[in-house]
Amino acid sequence: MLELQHIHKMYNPGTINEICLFDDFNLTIEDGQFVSVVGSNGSGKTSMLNIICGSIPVDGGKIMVNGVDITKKKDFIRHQSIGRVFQDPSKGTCPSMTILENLAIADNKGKTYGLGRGTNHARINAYRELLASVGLGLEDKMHTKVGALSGGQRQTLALLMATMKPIEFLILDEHTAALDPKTAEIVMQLTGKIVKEKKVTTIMVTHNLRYAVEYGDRLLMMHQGHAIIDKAGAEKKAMQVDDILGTFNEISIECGN
Ligand SMILES: Nc1ncnc2c1ncn2[C@@H]1O[C@H](COP(=O)(O)OP(=O)(O)OP(=O)(O)O)[C@@H](O)[C@H]1O
Repeated sequence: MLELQHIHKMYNPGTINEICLFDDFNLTIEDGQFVSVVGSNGSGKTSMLNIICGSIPVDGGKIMVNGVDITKKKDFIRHQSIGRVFQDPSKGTCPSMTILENLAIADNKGKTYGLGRGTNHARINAYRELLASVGLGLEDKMHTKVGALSGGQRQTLALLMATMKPIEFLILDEHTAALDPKTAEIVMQLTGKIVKEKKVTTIMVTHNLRYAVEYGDRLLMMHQGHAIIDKAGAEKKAMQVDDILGTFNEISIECGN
């Protein structure tokens, strides 16, 4: 179970640009839950992910995993149990290395030895099978440099790499936003399949309201550092894109937009 308890986060404290983003923000995510997170620009979605991953510190409150306080744990330690995919396909993969080398790096996550251990015959066959399961023909490009792949192929690889080793949390930060609709659909279907198979606790930030409705068993809508919609189970299943749009419109009117 992941808990954000009484989180307080300010940016640029003591300056003219001071922003208090989170003031007593609380969120509990059960094991295996797939949470879709939507919200307007600047509502705090990425900051929330960064706080969970330890990419930014908090000014107050605790981050707990299975009852253990990880607030002070460094990001590289937390990443042993976290897979994260970013909006930019160039993050999370190494462009100057081949697909095979990238997969070997992901396979050896947390270990200190080189790539050799990841590239024996058995591993290569396993990587080929993994790539073939996606259906994009990546298994025939194992010796191609990742920088030469399309954005969609690269994001697919990033997703496979992030979930290759057992992880507790999969963090998806607008991971389909830079993809064309058809490729985004392929990456989302793969996401759904991986989450289901691995039963990994997942938090997916997206501006695609259809994906937020179709995927996941819980939906959060963020606004100014608060979760203003939080629906799970049957309530989440019943949600339609129009319901979220309606709340977006109400907020816009309140904010004078
Ligand atoms: N490193 C930072 N320094 C200062 N302010 C920041 C920083 N990161 C985020 N903010 C501010 O915090 C607020 C929330 O930003 P955040 O990126 O978390 O929002 P978001 O919901 O992910 O937005 P978007 O949908 O545009 O990605 C914004 O007002 C933003 O300007």
